[in-house]
Amino acid sequence: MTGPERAMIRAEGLAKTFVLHTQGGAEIPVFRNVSLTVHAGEVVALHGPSGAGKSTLLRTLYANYRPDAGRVMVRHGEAEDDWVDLASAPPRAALALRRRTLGHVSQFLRVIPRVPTLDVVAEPLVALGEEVGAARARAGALLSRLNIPERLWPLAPATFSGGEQQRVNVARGFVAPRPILLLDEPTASLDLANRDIVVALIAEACAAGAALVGIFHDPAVREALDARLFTLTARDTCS
Ligand SMILES: Nc1ncnc2c1ncn2[C@@H]1O[C@H](COP(=O)(O)OP(=O)(O)OP(=O)(O)O)[C@@H](O)[C@H]1O
Repeated sequence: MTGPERAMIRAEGLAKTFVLHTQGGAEIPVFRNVSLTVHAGEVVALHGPSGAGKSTLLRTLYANYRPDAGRVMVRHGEAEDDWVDLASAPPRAALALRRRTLGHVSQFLRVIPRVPTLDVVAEPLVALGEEVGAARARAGALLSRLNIPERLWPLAPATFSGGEQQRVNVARGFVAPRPILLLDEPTASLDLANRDIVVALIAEACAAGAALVGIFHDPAVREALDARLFTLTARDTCS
């Protein structure tokens, strides 16, 4: 079953306060009691003023940050009751979940140095057991679509421009079809033509039944994706 009625990721009562141990234990409360459900075939845009906690929430959904309270329930598997709490899952379970179920496109590319771009993009498919040649073919098709010229494919992306690195990152995020995708400003460094290509990729994943949560500062992107806004306000923050 796909469609807006099938919940895919469910944040329940999340709270996060940063404690700066190197600065006298100063506390930075970011949010509390945040609950959010995202369904298959839906795009949710995290919204709110700078500093409201959008990036922190997205990273908490990906288990880069551990919340102080609450759960991040992720549908992992086909059975109706196959849910995992990513916030408390042991590292191996979290890795398996990220490989198959929960993709993430960060704003900046972080990859092992000297690996050719084509393999950087193909890697998530290979990790899922895809044959290397087929994975590279799919990676190449995505890189072409994202206007990364073929002469750059054998090179490591470390020296690429900001916009090129972002498109490599997007290609890596979309190469393996994953039912849930988290997107951190995936069009921030792109020109309009490439922005529209990324918007089309997101819309296609959504139409195929993925649940997407993202930060999109560009209102035109939110509109094009018909995104539901999830607003973080002072209400959600501790004072
Ligand atoms: N790793 C961290 N350590 C300590 N404080 C942090 C950390 N990350 C974020 N913060 C603090 O948490 C608050 C929320 O930051 P966050 O980056 O989530 O906001 P945002 O809504 O994404 O902002 P922007 O739109 O400006 O990117 C800020 O006050 C920030 O200083």
